[in-house]
Amino acid sequence: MMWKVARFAAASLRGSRRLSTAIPAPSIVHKRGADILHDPWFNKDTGFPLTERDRLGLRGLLPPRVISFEQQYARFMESYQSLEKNTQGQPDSIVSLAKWRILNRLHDRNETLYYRVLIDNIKDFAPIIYTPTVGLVCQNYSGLFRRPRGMYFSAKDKGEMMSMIYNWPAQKVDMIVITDGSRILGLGDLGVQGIGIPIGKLDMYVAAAGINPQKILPIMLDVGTNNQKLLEDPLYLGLRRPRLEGDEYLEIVDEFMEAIHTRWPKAIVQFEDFQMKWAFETLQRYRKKFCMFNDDIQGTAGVALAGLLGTVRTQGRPLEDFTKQKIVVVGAGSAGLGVLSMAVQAVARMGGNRATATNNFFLLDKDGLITKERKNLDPAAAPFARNQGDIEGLKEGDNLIEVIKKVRPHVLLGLSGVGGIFNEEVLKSMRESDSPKPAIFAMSNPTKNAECTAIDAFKHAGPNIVFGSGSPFENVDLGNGKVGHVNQANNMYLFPGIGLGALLSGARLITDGMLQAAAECLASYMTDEEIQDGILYPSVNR
Ligand SMILES: NC(=O)c1ccc[n+]([C@@H]2O[C@H](COP(=O)([O-])OP(=O)(O)OC[C@H]3O[C@@H](n4cnc5c(N)ncnc54)[C@H](O)[C@@H]3O)[C@@H](O)[C@H]2O)c1
Ligand SMILES: O=C(O)C[C@H](O)C(=O)O
Ligand SMILES: [Mg+2]
Repeated sequence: MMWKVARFAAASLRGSRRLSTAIPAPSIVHKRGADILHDPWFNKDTGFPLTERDRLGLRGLLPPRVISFEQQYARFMESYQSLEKNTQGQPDSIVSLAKWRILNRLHDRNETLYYRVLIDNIKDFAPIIYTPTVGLVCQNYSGLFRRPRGMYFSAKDKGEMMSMIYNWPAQKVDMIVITDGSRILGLGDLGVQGIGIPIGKLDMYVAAAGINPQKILPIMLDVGTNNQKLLEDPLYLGLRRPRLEGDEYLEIVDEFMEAIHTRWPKAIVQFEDFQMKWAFETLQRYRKKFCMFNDDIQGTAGVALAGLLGTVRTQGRPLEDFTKQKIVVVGAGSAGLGVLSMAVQAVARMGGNRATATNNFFLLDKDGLITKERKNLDPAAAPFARNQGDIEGLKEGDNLIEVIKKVRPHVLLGLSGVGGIFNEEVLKSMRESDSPKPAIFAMSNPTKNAECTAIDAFKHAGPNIVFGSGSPFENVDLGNGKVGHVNQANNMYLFPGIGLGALLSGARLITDGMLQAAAECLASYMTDEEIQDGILYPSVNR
């Protein structure tokens, strides 16, 4: 067989400073002719110069004119912009799905061009390939499906994974994002359709951390679904059976982790959007054995902590005053508990007392304030359960408004998945906060699951608040030339860096100390001027 060497995908991207760290020497392509045109890793569409057409057996398979990469880029952006123009006035969901389709088609055809446009236009395209549109894509995945992306392991593959893993065409994989689809954003159990999330997360790895796109691998672990609507949908693409539970479930994940690390011992695995019990269980089970982390627990916590440190600065206080901030967290799931656990570590690192670190934290779930009186108190939430009467009148099951009125928190942070629960009354009660700049974080995704909108937050809680949301909102016009800044408090600010850092350092494990350092590093990017304007995170472009 004749082996051809071509300087391909990597070459066009290598101009980017961010990509230069991770992209290695030119890829070697073992394909010829039409096989190359149908391989998005190597395809250049009409961009193949005549010499390459000759060498690779492409002559006659393409129209004769060679179109440069820059021209292809301009043509794509033009069609994207005309799509925007032509869909004006149509419902948001139609417009964003149309945008996702055009980007997805490019992704499937020519990854080099896809990642170039994504990197250059990340602020505009992130809401399409990531939250909120990715949520809509997952909800409609079985209908939208045209081509597979990543790998799918199912309960039916038990005992076969070790050989299946060798079906993946790349020699090396650096970064894996895996989900079992059981808690996709705030949209619940979407079964196999959750694969959109690992795909979107890994796009962020390429765009934001310069990870080589040929060394990423999105994974769906399909152990069934408990979503009745999907089970009854004849076009549903996943296993039509209820989710595996208990040991049966863990055996599948164990087998997958062994298979992955047998083929790629150094691959980093990010667990994403697992329901809480499995999120915690798998993190504990694997974190001392493999280089892995859970983004919803740990990535979210780091971004939230960076935001919380920023809010201390907005109040004109030294960072150590973080230990005195009263924080109400709404949602005692993987994300909410992750945030509070990391906040405790931060207090300890700042010299505060670990034993009393939780004194200023208040945790609510769907049954209200969690206290030690709670029946069937979840052991994961137990460290944050209050004593009744800690603060005058505070009691088990108090609703959010009662808690805010009694506590007068500096920060109200939502990770409940419930859209709109920071209603007018809740937001107005934050006006009584003990902070001169109360902070409101509506971190649930996608947009319709956010605890409140940015407009409502500034309208009801007042113009002096600091605001963050998991999905993007426009900045708010406060009148008199003033702007209410919207921060996107989303783990996307950390996970690409965590993966890249672990990769470049050759770390064997991802430790709490590394995550704390990442959070503090993120917080330290912000200048005092930005912080004074309520800007807690760098812009997505940065
Ligand atoms: N912005 C980010 O970076 C980020 C990161 C992770 C998760 N999230 C979002 O956070 C949400 C929750 O994720 P999770 O993994 O913690 O989910 P989860 O299912 O583990 O936890 C949800 C929690 O919310 C509580 N809850 C439900 N209804 C409530 C109500 N009416 N009032 C108070 N609490 C209520 C539940 O009791 C549970 O404790 C999702 O919408 C997800 O998209 C955002
Ligand atoms: O996916 C996101 O946008 C953030 C987070 O991981 C989530 O589960 O909501
Ligand atoms: Mg997630």
